Amino acid sequence: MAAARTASSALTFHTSILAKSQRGRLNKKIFGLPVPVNGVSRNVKQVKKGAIRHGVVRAVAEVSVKESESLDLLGMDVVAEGELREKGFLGMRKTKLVCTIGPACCSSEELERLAMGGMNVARLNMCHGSREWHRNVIRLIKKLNEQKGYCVSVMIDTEGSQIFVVDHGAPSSLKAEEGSIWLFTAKKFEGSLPFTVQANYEGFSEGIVVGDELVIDGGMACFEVIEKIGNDLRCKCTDSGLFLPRAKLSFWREGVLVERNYGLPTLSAKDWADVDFGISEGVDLIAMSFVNDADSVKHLKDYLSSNSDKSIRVLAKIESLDSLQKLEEIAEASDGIMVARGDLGVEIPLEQIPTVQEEITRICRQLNKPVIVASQLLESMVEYPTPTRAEVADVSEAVRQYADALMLSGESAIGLYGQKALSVLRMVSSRMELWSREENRQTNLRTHQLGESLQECIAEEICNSAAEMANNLGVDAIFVYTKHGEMASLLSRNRPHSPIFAFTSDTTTQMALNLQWGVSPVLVDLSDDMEDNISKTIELMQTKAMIKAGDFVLVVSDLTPARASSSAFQSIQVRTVV
Ligand SMILES: Nc1ncnc2c1ncn2[C@@H]1O[C@H](COP(=O)(O)OP(=O)(O)OP(=O)(O)O)[C@@H](O)[C@H]1O
Ligand SMILES: CC(=O)C(=O)O
Ligand SMILES: [K+]
Ligand SMILES: [Mg+2]
Repeated sequence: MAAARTASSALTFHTSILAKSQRGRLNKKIFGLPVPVNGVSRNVKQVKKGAIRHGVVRAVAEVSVKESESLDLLGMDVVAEGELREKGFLGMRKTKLVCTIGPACCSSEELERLAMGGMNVARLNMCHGSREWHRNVIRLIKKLNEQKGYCVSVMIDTEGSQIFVVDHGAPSSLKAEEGSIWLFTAKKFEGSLPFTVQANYEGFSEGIVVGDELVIDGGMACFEVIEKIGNDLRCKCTDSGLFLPRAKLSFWREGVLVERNYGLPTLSAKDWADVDFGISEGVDLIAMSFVNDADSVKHLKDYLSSNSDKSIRVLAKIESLDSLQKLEEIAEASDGIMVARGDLGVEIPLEQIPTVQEEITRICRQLNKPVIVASQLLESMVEYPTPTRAEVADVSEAVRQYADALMLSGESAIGLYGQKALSVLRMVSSRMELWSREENRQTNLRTHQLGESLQECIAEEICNSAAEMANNLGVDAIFVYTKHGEMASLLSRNRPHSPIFAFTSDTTTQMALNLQWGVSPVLVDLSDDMEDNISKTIELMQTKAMIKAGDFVLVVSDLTPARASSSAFQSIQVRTVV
């Protein structure tokens, strides 16, 4: 309670401009709000009409000479900017899009087409491709960002320790017929030995007994273990199917996954080398495969904070039964989560994936961690130019659940129709977002309180209230001024109707916020004079014709103002651009 009282007293409302709003219906509403108006008179003076008008006049006078300079002053994704100009505030897409980069899309031109198509994050899967190849892609993306004004964050995804097929004697896929007998071994075999499959790890059969079921890729094919010879397994195919390259192996006993601790670390020596590579190439995010507990996430985060100058965010991939059981502690330790449905579907029955996904996205939102829904969203588009209706329904469902981001895997990495797949994600997301808004499904999250310190509680309360106010008032946009992205993230957590423009002077914050629902990160040189920041950013946005007179903006800030005697000061203001 004490926290809430203090938070309220820190609220400031700039209502004088609002009274002049043409939106009569709004005036009644806001004046009906039981808002404390501490400090209003001082603030009203700060935003008196002349002050803002002065800013506008100056912007207009300088528009011709400052056009190119303002590009530098306001670092916003050109694609989001174009979307805003074309479709207006509410037309801006909220759900973020991640594309896995592979041989089908790794040239500068192809990467640029994906960036133009709305890719917010490029994912590099360290399971595939050489380090040189990855380095080249990262540099191309950074060059596009710097030279053409895109804002694409780079995420590497570690290989992790998992048991998979390294060789099955055929160059690509291979069929297993029902009743055929196969030898599974960790030994390398020369040439093609029919019906022999090599696993990548010698302990792959530890704890496995005759009668257990060996499942390929979560059900592509099934075998029964009929004999154990040393570490090798002789198996009979009970359900015919396909071995794809790098097919995953799992074992089941009486319908339950045989959980085995192979003693393999979450990050192998190769993964640590990839992490060092990521640090040296300045990647923005690291997705950690096969996380089994919070400690491994903490370990990587500690390593990054001692070894990287920039703050690289760590996303934990939920793709094992273990990680599912420890979801909350893993989410709390990480900077975000990926629902890695591909491998998760190897470890849990497929029919559980939809409910598990919904639960993970719900928990992530409660804990304020961005969540990516990944794998097979538009799988058929690896080969075909249109998605199946079921795939469209799956994508819509992830958007309806308010996942922060959707991810393409093979669709963009090796598919024939990567850009088309991206445009399907874009259109399906926009449609579902609109529907959710119109149907008013966007009910405010009944949040459990996250903050422990008073300061954190204040920030949280301010953001919850700001999002609710923004919806009630129907503001065009929410502006937030943030150092580490915390306030922007807390606003996003409430999934408000209006887009959130997060102004920050920290590039790492900008790149991390790229993953968050509804947030358009904007790089701008912020001072510690909040009033100056607000008028400067409004002016810059006006110069670039991103906002115009009459637009109605809710401003949230937690930066320390110049003359405040206390250490921090948070506020919600409502402004009409004049
Ligand atoms: N850098 C790359 N080079 C070559 N092929 C790639 C590359 N990245 C992805 N691919 C191909 O695209 C397919 C799908 O990509 P994705 O990253 O989802 O693979 P995955 O191996 O299933 O993922 P994970 O191992 O993380 O569970 C891969 O099976 C692989 O064939
Ligand atoms: C993305 C990933 O790693 C998976 O779905 O398994
Ligand atoms: K991976
Ligand atoms: Mg995986």
